[in-house]
Amino acid sequence: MTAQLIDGLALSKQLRTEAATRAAALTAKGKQPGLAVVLVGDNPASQVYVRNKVKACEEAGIHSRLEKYDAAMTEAELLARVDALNNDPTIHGILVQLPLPKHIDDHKVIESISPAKDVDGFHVASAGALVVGEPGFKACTPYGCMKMLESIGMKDLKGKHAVVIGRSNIVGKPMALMLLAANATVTVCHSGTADLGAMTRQADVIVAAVGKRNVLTAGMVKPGAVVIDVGMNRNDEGKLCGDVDFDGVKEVAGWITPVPGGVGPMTIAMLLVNTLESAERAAKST
Ligand SMILES: NC(=O)C1=CN([C@@H]2O[C@H](COP(=O)(O)OP(=O)(O)OC[C@H]3O[C@@H](n4cnc5c(N)ncnc54)[C@H](OP(=O)(O)O)[C@@H]3O)[C@@H](O)[C@H]2O)C=CC1
Ligand SMILES: Nc1nc(=O)c2c([nH]1)NC[C@@H]1CN(c3ccc(C(=O)N[C@@H](CCC(=O)O)C(=O)O)cc3)C=[N+]21
Ligand SMILES: [Mg+2]
Repeated sequence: MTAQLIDGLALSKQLRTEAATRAAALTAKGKQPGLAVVLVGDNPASQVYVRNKVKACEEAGIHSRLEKYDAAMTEAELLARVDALNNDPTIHGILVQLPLPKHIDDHKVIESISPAKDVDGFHVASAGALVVGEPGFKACTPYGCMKMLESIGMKDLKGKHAVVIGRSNIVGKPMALMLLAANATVTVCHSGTADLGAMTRQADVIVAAVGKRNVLTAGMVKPGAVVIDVGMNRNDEGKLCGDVDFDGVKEVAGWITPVPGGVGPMTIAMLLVNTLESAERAAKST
C-alpha cells in the first residue's frame, strides 16, 4: 500500500488566496491588515522563516513590518518595542520569532503581547481559551494540521484515536487540545513514554512533533493511518527532513504529509488567517 500525500503547499496556497481577498476588502475600507515580525539575533533558520512570513504577507496584501535587532538587545528594550506595537493601530498581529537569545525571558516577552494581537496563539490567554473552548487565536502549526485533516474529510474525529508525539506549549499540547475539540480520543507521548510504538500502533491519526529524525518508522504505524509530520530537521546531507521515516512509513500509512511542503507552509498560511481575523475584529470595533 502507498499512502496518499496531503499537499500542504497546495492547501496553503488556497488559504493564502482566500486571505488575499479578505485583505483587499479591508484595504478598500482604508483598514489594511498589518503584521509585525520581530527578530532578535542572527539564527540562520529564523532568518529564513521570517523572510518567508514577510513574503507571504506581501503576496496577500497584508502590510508587514519586519523589525530586526542585534542579539545584544536587552529584554527591557524588546518589551518596549512590543509595547509600542501593542499601541500601534496599523498593526493587528505581533509575532516575536523564537528562540530568543538566552538573556531574554521568552515567557515574559510573549505575555507582554496584547492577547488581541497574539496571532501566534502563544499567550497564556490564547492557550487558556483553547483549553476551555472560548474563542481566541489558535497556535498556527497545530491549527494548520487541523486544516490538513479537514482537507481529507477528517474534520470530525469521533471514534478516532489520535496520538501526538511531543508536548511543547507551541505544538504538542495545543495539537492535543484541538484534536480533543474535534472529538478524537487523544494520547500524548513524550520523552518519558515507555513504549512509543505500542501507542502509535493504536492510532488512526499520528502527529509527530519532536525534532528528531526517524522517530516514527513503518513498524510503528497501523496500516491506513494518517501521519502528520511537524518535525523540521536536517539529514546528514543537510537536506530538510521531518520526524517521520517518510520512505518507510508511506508504504504503510493511508495519508502522509511531506517535509518540506507539508506542515511548514500551512503554519505560515494560518498566521495570515489569524492576522486577518484580528484586523477584521479591529475594523468592526471602530
Ligand atoms: N513546521 C512547522 O511549522 C514547525 C515545526 N516545528 C518543528 O517541530 C519539532 C518540534 O518542535 P517543538 O514542539 O517546538 O519542540 P520541543 O523540543 O519543544 O518539544 C519536543 C517534544 O518531543 C518530546 N520528545 C523528545 N524526544 C522524544 C522521543 N524520543 N520520543 C518521544 N517524544 C520525544 C519532548 O519530550 P519532553 O517534553 O519530555 O522533553 C518534547 O515534548 C521541531 O523539529 C521543530 O523544528 C516547530 C514549530 C513549527
Ligand atoms: N514566534 C514564532 N512563531 C512560529 O510560528 C515559529 C517560531 N516562532 N519559531 C520557529 C518555528 C518554526 N516555524 C516554521 C514555519 C514555517 C516553516 C516552513 O515554511 N517550512 C518549509 C521549508 C522552509 C525551508 O526551506 O527551510 C516547508 O516545510 O516546506 C518552517 C518552520 C515557525 N516557527
Ligand atoms: Mg530564553
